[in-house]
Amino acid sequence: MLRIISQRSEAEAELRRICDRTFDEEMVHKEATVQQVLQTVRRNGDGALLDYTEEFDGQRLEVSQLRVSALELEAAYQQVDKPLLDAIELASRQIEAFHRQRMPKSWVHFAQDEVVLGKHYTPVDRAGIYIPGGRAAYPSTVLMNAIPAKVAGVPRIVMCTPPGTHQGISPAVLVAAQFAGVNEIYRVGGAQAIAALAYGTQTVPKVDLITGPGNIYVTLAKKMVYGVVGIDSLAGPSEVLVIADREANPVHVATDLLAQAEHDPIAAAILITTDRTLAREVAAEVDKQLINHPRQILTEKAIAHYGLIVVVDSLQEAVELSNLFAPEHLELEVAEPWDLLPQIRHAGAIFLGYSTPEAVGDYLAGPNHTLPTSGAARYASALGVETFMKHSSLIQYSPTALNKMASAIMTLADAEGLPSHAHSVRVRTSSPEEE
Ligand SMILES: NC(=O)c1ccc[n+]([C@@H]2O[C@H](COP(=O)([O-])OP(=O)(O)OC[C@H]3O[C@@H](n4cnc5c(N)ncnc54)[C@H](O)[C@@H]3O)[C@@H](O)[C@H]2O)c1
Ligand SMILES: N[C@H](CO)Cc1c[nH]c[nH+]1
Ligand SMILES: [Zn+2]
Repeated sequence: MLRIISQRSEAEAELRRICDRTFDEEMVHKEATVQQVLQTVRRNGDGALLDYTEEFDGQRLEVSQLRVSALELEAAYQQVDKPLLDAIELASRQIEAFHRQRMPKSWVHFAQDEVVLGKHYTPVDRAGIYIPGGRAAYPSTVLMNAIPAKVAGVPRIVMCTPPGTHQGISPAVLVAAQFAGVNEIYRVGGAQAIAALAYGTQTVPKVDLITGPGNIYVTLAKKMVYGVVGIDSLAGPSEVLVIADREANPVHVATDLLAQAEHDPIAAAILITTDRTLAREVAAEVDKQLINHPRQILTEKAIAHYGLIVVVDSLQEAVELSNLFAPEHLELEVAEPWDLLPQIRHAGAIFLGYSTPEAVGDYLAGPNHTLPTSGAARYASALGVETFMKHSSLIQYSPTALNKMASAIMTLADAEGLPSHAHSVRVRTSSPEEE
């Protein structure tokens, strides 16, 4: 049964515990495992990938099987039925349309007389996208990562995903990858996949940027390779926080909580409501739906450890607690959701109103579902086209403009004790005798 609490200090402590759940005592052990995996892959390349795939995914592969072949890619199309193909196509269109609008544009600005300033945007050369595949197959995540990379103009998109069960990688994942323009796919998951993308192996190319969500091993590995490569954000185990008023439908709210809990045993599902009756109804409905849930064990674990209902006196209090948690997904199941928006300070994605389940955003609304978790929404945002791009600053000064600024630049350089900096301006602005 979902716990219901109403004391403010207890609610704050619980929300902090759930937010920090990926930094628990077991973390030291997991960090050590990931550290070891990264070092071994860096040293032994493909051999280490095969060993870890056997250890963590239960499959012994040959080196030649690491890369998904053209034949397998073609065969995948035969295994995906028409409605799924159509849904992938529709989702692709919507995701692409949204991300095209967000394409950053290079700009120049004539700041002062004879001074040009600006930004020049360029995509990374190689992006590695990680597509989770341990407990579920995620064709939607392929689209959410590869489409913005494509829109950004990344020339080489490399995808890694676990080898799947004995039946292999889900055909829907392979079809989505082809729709979205992924250039090559490798059958490797977990921290070993992140290591391969960061350092390169004999088979898997080293990339410049790694994006995509994953479980705790993937997320820790991304954190550790940051610097060797760029990363998007720490998009770890899923979370939803629902703020609901008395008009909210308890069956809808309960289902939305379960929709995130079913991702991972350390997924988080939180309801904050002003209505005690709704709180009780939602808790009962969650129990009811769990009885015949196809992912019962995993989902029950998430609900038991990281599920929570908080009853508050006002929506204002609900928002304060939500800001403290900084959820990956925030649902505003209230009569006037737009009125709450100005007070929301941290959330990866915000779903407004009673008829906007978070699943709309997971699949096809358009905005990205790769979002910061575990409080990272306090400083990070959804994956986007800009994630795959960087910008170079543009600066041009005419001789006249340089003359105008010379004295200030030389004064600053002298103050820093950097004579060549000052001299690089002096030689351009003074007459030859003065040099
Ligand atoms: N934040 C987001 O945007 C977002 C989107 C989709 C999914 N998700 C999250 O992604 C995650 C997917 O997790 P998953 O497990 O299904 O797939 P995954 O691909 O992330 O992880 C599976 C891999 O983990 C490795 N692994 C498993 N147990 C291990 C162990 N004991 N030691 C070392 N490595 C081990 C294996 O190599 C396996 O291939 C979930 O937490 C889900 O909530 C997040
Ligand atoms: N809710 C996940 C992000 O936390 C994304 C997803 C993909 N498929 C279903 N859900
Ligand atoms: Zn989801």
